[in-house]
Amino acid sequence: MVKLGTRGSPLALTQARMVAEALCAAHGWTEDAVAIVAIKTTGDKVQDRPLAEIGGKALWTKELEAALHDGRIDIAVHSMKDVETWRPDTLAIAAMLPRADVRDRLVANDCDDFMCLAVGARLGTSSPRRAAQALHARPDLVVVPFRGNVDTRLSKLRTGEADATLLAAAGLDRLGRPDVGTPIPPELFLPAPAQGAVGIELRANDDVMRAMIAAIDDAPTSAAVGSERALLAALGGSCRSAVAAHAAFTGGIRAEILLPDGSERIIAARDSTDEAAIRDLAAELLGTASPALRALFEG
Ligand SMILES: NCc1[nH]cc(CCC(=O)O)c1CC(=O)O
Repeated sequence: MVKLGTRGSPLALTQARMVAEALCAAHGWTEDAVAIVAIKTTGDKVQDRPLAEIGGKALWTKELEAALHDGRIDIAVHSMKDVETWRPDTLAIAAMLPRADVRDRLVANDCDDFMCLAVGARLGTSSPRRAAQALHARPDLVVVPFRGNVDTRLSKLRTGEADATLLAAAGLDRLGRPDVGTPIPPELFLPAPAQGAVGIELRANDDVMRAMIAAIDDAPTSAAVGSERALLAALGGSCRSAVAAHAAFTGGIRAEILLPDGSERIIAARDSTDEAAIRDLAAELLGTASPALRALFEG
């Protein structure tokens, strides 16, 4: 039996089931061949403070990675967007499911166009990227912190804690909510690196599991997400930095970095995603940025 670890949020459990189903289909296993083990992460426990303040992305994965190390689980399923760029040598991302819609969707109580939000509208988001992109396009908006899983955020919107929010289309679609919100063109809101991708992590020395998992890898997704994560690594920075990047399946990558208040946005692109192109793209973004923006990526 394969023990599959996941966070316990509705989205995480849905993604875990997608991986379990893909494995069963690829190997002709019956449903009970994969056991789903839900593990609470620090990110799930601490709901009242912005992620960037309490320790960043590792809070979503630390407990799952500890469970991999001590054998409580054999594989861990993650939203790749939440996985830190730096990886210990003892673990590996062995496969990704086919990527979903990479766009953000605008969810607002009475508006379906970001540029038509009322002057001074309150935008609920705790994502430094979304906040910076929003303020870049609409400096009048007021950003209010907004954490919690997708359903929590939608109910906060209904009760008026904010006038609008931005959510990943991928998460809404996987939760069976394709009707919620309006997709925003990537020119306005370039997605986060790895948005819409689900990855499977295992112990780096587990060759048996690696071969099983390889059977469900979507190579174009792994390549595109690998390029976006390579750019993130080349830029440095932290979960407080506002970075967006999207590598198209047709090759090429577009990226932007922003000051948190949206007053500066640097955009650059390359036609190729080889190592030199990624390095070059990071150098161009940082080289064009003001000293204040560049400083957010140093040290
Ligand atoms: N930061 C939380 C998170 N991590 C992954 C997703 C959505 C699914 C995905 O992008 O793969 C979300 C919710 C959101 O940003 O709306």
